[in-house]
Amino acid sequence: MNNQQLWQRYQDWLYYHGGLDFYLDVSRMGFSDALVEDLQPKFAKAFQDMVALEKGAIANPDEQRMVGHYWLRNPALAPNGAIRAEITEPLQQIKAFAAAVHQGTVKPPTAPKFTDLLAIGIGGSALGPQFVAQALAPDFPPLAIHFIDNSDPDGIDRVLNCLKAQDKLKSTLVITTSKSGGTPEPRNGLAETKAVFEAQGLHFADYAVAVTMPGSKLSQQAQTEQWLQAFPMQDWVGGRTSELSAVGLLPAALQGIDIQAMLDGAKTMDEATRVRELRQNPAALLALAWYYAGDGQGKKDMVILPYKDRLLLFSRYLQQLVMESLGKERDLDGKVVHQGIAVYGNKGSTDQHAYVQQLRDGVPNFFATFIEVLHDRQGPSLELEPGVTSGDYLSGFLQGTRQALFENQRDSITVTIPQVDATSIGALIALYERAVSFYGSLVSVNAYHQPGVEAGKKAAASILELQKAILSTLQTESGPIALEDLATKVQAPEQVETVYKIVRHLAANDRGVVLHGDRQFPQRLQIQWQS
Ligand SMILES: O=P(O)(O)OC[C@H]1O[C@](O)(CO)[C@@H](O)[C@@H]1O
Repeated sequence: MNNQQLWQRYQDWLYYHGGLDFYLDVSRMGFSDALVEDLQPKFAKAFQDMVALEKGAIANPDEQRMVGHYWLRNPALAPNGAIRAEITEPLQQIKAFAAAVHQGTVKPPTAPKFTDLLAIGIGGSALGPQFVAQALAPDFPPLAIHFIDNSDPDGIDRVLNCLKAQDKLKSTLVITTSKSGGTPEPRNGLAETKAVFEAQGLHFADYAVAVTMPGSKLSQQAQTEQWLQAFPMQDWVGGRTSELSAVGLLPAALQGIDIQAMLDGAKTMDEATRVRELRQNPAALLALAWYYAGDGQGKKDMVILPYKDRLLLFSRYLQQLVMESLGKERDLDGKVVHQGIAVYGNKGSTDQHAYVQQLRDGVPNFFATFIEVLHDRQGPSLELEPGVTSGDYLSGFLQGTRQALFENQRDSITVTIPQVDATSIGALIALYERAVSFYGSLVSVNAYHQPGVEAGKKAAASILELQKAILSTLQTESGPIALEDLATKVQAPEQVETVYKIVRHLAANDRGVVLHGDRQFPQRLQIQWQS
């Protein structure tokens, strides 16, 4: 295609939403009109699936759950009054709680106000809040946010030591978020945080808030220990689509982010993505582009390139949303399909000096998504050269990379928003949530469960059980014992490698286990308990 034809294709396929001042350009994805025609029946089904889902169908059949994240920003759509109340009441509580914390009516015992916020959670209970904090938190927020999103002891120490060193523990509000209330990582982060508070003579309950499903272990703990407050998570909201529930709204409100504008932006985008006409529906256009790129089988990776520092964490956020939703072994009929789309990216133009070389010249196994932000900054810009600002450079780099990729037959999508604000972030979240829903329908997978994650969790639990057996066996031994004998004694003779890795880790952490022998020959190691 020559430039004139490309310009025409741009105009033919351009989607623009006036209310949001939002553009979607799929013209640099090389799909044909014939493919669009072929996919019409699949899209008709996807639109129908969406209507059913929004009406309260069991869209997650494996878990027998409704899928209601779209109701969060328009409770009037909820299938009944009880569900409506499950949305509106917590929202009011969140707004009231944040206002009370800001005013100092909810305050820590020995400081006039809470100054910091420690958010403990993982997966959907962390990635949305992290993305939104990076994108929208004011430079000097009323509460500065910190995260514990792993079971990494050193990571936990860094966060807590920093707060301690600045004498801020006594004015830190701790939100523990876990939908299930039983995920090990947040449970560990919470237990470690609580221990540090108590060691400082701070009564943890006076600082603690929970976001979890009513009745969960976490909710029971919050109740028994009389935490400041507990906010409910709804059964029908999945972790990866929970940013616009209490999970994301509570930390956002506490940081002074306009949560109503986020909800309104999402609601407006939801309306736009309810239109049952492919060309008039930006989420359907995205799903079409993804389908074309990977042949409906995820053959190409999605590289997210936002040209704005504030959007750095968007790709991490999308990684879970897309990959946990679409990465499935079986389709809805039980057939093995191994579906999914891999997502990665950081930000432009920074990535131009990292991996864009490969994108331009190397393996053509991806398609790019440029996220463009029209408004450069608050206030005027310095002219670095006559008529040229830093923002002009950034914009030029985006256009240049899009062009350079296209010249080498690398497809790209461009999403353009006017500025990074609460409305546009809400709209972006809603856009991708819906695109994932549509794509799930196109390739016929359950986009709302995550059976694969359970396998890893179960394996980890059995390894910890094995560790307990190893420790108690070693303590009864009078001297060193060979690795294989140890494995046999703990009734895991076929798991010598696992036993070896457990004892090596224990030995590295002064846990009473000593290894004798040459580390180059693990099978010859002797293991000994030394209390
Ligand atoms: O909020 P929870 O229940 O602690 O779960 C955290 C995350 O773990 C998963 O269940 C599996 O990784 C995610 O779907 C979820 O976001």
